[in-house]
Amino acid sequence: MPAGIIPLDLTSLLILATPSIVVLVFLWIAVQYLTVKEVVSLHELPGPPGGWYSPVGHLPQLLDPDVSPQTHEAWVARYGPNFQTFGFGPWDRRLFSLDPAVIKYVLDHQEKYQKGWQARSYVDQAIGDGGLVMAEGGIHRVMRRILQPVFSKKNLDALSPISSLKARELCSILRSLSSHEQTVDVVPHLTRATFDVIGLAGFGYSFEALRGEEDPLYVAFQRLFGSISGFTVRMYLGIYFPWLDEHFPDERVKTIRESRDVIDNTVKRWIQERQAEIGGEKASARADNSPKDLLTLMIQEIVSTAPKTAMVDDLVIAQVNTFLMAGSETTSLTIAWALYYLSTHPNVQSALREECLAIDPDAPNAFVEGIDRLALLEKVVRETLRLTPAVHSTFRQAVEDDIIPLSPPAMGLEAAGRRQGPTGISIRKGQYVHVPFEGLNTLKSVWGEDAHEFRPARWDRLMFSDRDAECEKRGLFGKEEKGRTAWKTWAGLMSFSTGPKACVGMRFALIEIKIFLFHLVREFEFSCPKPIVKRNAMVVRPIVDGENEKGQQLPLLIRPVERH
Ligand code: HEM
Repeated sequence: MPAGIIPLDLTSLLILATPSIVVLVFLWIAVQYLTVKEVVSLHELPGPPGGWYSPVGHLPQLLDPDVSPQTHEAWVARYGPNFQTFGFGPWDRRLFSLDPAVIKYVLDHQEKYQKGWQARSYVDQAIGDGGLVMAEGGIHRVMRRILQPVFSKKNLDALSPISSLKARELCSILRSLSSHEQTVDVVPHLTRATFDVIGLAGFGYSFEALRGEEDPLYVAFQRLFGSISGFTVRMYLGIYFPWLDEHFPDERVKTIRESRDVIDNTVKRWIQERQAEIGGEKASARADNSPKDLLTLMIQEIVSTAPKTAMVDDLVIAQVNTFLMAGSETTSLTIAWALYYLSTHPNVQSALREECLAIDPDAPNAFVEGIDRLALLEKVVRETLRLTPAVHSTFRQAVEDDIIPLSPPAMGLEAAGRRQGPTGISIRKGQYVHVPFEGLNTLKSVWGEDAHEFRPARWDRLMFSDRDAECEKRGLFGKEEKGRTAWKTWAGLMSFSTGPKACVGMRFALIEIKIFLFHLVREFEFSCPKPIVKRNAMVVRPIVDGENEKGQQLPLLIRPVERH
């Protein structure tokens, strides 16, 4: 060993190097803290504890409307509006966002964010491939282009007398049940009524569900939709291993097959009849201005847009199933929730009755020139859909790696330990984004401290003056963007979603809801004798507090209005 060199063992080396290591670590932390990272990954975001070890993760707290408002508030206060949660297992890390910029970006970019394949295969198994709600990509673009004109204002206004007819029929049934004063569970009556409306307006078919007739087609639809409203382990296995359902069908799969037999045969017959009628009209060059049902319009559009489409029958069947599934309970339950809010706010109910009684329901154009212009009715409908959107939340799955831009300044990411927040979140293919419609509708930062209260008067200013500017300021309203289609939300709310997959039946629903409420409040006074809570099962349903096992119900005390 050369003279002057002191031999060092490992321990001495470590002791000598420790100050340098400490300085380096300190410098690294300082750099991390002081430099603004432009993009953070989903797993770097803060998030509530637990979740990863539960088979259903944080989903119950986020999806149960009875607790979700409190959950949102507590977690946003703690982690900011963008945080990570867990879905089905530790590998299912999800982005939960109450940041309007994030949600708008995700819903606008359908090519990057789509409904998860599991949900698609589950629903498509029952209603058929190509149904608009679950369709994505090319088939969605084609079907949407075909169906959009079917739901034009002109077509729907022409169908409004059908809603009036069914609303009056419902009133006469309720009157026979409550000649003086009676508690009536309004949900089954409303569900049957809206099914009838969509049967007649949509397909020219009279289910007569409101009268309680057991039409075989109605029964088939009820069985079909019942088969996709629950959740079992066997169902989950069927999604991942489709051959199980094919070779070893359980009761649910058998029900789907039996119901689809009845439905498919009937709808195929309708299609043939309509095609013959359309052919006949063309041959006689008849300019027919009478209102046509949506099915006839849909077939006309499909035949003229894609005459050689071999799958016309299958596509039409899938849309018929879709409209009945997407368009009946969403609407009936919104009417039910509006009646609930009116029952618990008697002053609003009386003022609305007064407003409605001033309109003659038998006047020509009663809807377009009367009911649709009633200011308080509009506010009540908006406030109901704000507080209780029938669809509580939705999900989108990234189909490729992406970076989602955040609202400037990046909201809440200081909680992740950074001085300034980043401008984007990087998300990997396959990861989910939770889109909380109800949560966005009730943001206190947007709607104020009384965001969770039913207060139709909040719309006084928003409805009539500077609406667009006001909504835009609130961050939810689509704006013209260079080179891109701008998507808007209805009334600055997320109840009908936004983007290319926003609700196509929105106007249909609004007409129907207004007409039913108009007739019902003119005829009856409603009050609510029992405490009601919300349950989310596909759509948000009312249940009596403590009577969970009885399922959805909204027993209201109904008293016929005395006319002098
Ligand atoms: C108050 C009533 C209604 C509400 C709150 C509602 C809400 C919604 C929402 C939030 C979506 C988007 C779902 C998602 O992205 O996961 C949607 C989609 C859809 N809704 Fe509605 N809806 C209502 C009534 C109707 C009616 C009456 C119809 C048909 C007659 C209808 C047909 C559809 C269809 C076909 C889609 C899929 C659109 C697409 O993916 O391009 N909805 N609805």
